Amino acid sequence: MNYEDILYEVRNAAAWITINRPQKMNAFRGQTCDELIHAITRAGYDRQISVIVLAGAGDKAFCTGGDQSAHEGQYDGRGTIGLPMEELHNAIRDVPKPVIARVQGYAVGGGNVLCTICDFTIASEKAQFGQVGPKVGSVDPGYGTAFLARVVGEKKAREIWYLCRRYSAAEALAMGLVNAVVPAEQLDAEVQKWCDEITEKSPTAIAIAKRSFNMDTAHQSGIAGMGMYALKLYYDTEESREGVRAFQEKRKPDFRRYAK
Ligand SMILES: CC(C)(COP(=O)(O)OP(=O)(O)OC[C@H]1O[C@@H](n2cnc3c(N)ncnc32)[C@H](O)[C@@H]1OP(=O)(O)O)[C@@H](O)C(=O)NCCC(=O)NCCSC(=O)c1cc(O)c2ccccc2c1O
Repeated sequence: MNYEDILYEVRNAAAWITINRPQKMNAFRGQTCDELIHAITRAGYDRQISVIVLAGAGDKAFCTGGDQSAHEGQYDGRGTIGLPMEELHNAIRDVPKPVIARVQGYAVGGGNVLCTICDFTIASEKAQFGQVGPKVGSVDPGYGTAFLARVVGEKKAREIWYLCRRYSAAEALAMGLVNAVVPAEQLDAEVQKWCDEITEKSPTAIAIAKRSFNMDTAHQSGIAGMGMYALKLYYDTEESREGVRAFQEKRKPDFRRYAK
C-alpha cells in the first residue's frame, strides 16, 4: 500500500508511524485509518520490529480525532460510520508488540482514544488531552469510554466525557493516562529510550503479557462493534449534525432543543 496520510520509518528496531496531516491537526479521515491499520499490522508482524511508535506530524497536535471536514452524517471512508475505527483500535490491541503514543501537542477526541488504547503514552510538557464528543455531536461507544474508565477510573472517565475539558500533560500523568512527561526537546530521545529497553526484552514474553493484559477487557471489542451501529443512527440525527456544524462555523452548539 502507498501511504499518503501517514509516514512509516524504522529507527533501530522501532517502527515510527506518523499521522502526516498537520494542516488538519492530524485529524483522521477514512483513508488515514486504512493506512494506519496497514502500517500497524505490517510492523506488528515484522520480525525486525520490536515496538511501534504512533506519532503526529508537526508541533501542534498528536491527533484531533475524526476529520470534521470529511464528516457529513457519516465520514468519507468504509465501515459502519465511514471510518473503520473499531478495526484501527483492534489493530493496536491485537499486534503482539507494544504500541507507544508519542504526544507533543493536542490528543483530542479520537486522538485521545488512540492514546488510551496504546500500551504506553509518553508526552511533552506541552501536550493537552481531552474528549470533545458531546460538544461536537459524537461519542466513542467502545474503548474510548469503557476502557478509559479502566485506565483512569470511573469518576474521572465520566468527567472527561461529560465535561469535555482539556487536561495538561501533568494532569494526565496524575490520572494515569500518561506514563511519562518530558520537556518537548527531549520527547523523541525519551521515546527511543523506552523503545530500546523494550527491544532488549524477550519478544515472546512481551507478546504473551500483552495478550494477557488485553484478556480482561476483550469483550469491549464486541461492544464497540455493536456500538458503531448506534453511533451511525446518532450521526444521522439533527442533534449530531448540529455539533458538527457548530464546530465548522466556530460557534457554540445549541443542543437544548434535543433534551430527553
Ligand atoms: C484541537 C482543538 C482543541 C484546537 O483548538 P484551537 O482553538 O487551538 O484551534 P482551532 O479549533 O481553531 O483549530 C485550528 C484548525 O484546525 C482545524 N481542526 C482541528 N481539529 C480538527 C478536526 N478534528 N477535523 C478537522 N479540522 C480540525 C480547525 O478547524 C481549524 O482550522 P482553520 O482552517 O479554521 O484554521 C480544537 O480544534 C478541537 O477541539 N477540535 C475538535 C476536534 C473534533 O471535533 N474531533 C472529532 C471528535 S469525534 C472523534 O474523534 C471520533 C469520531 C468517531 O466517529 C468515532 C467512532 C468510534 C470511536 C471513536 C470515534 C471518535 O473519537
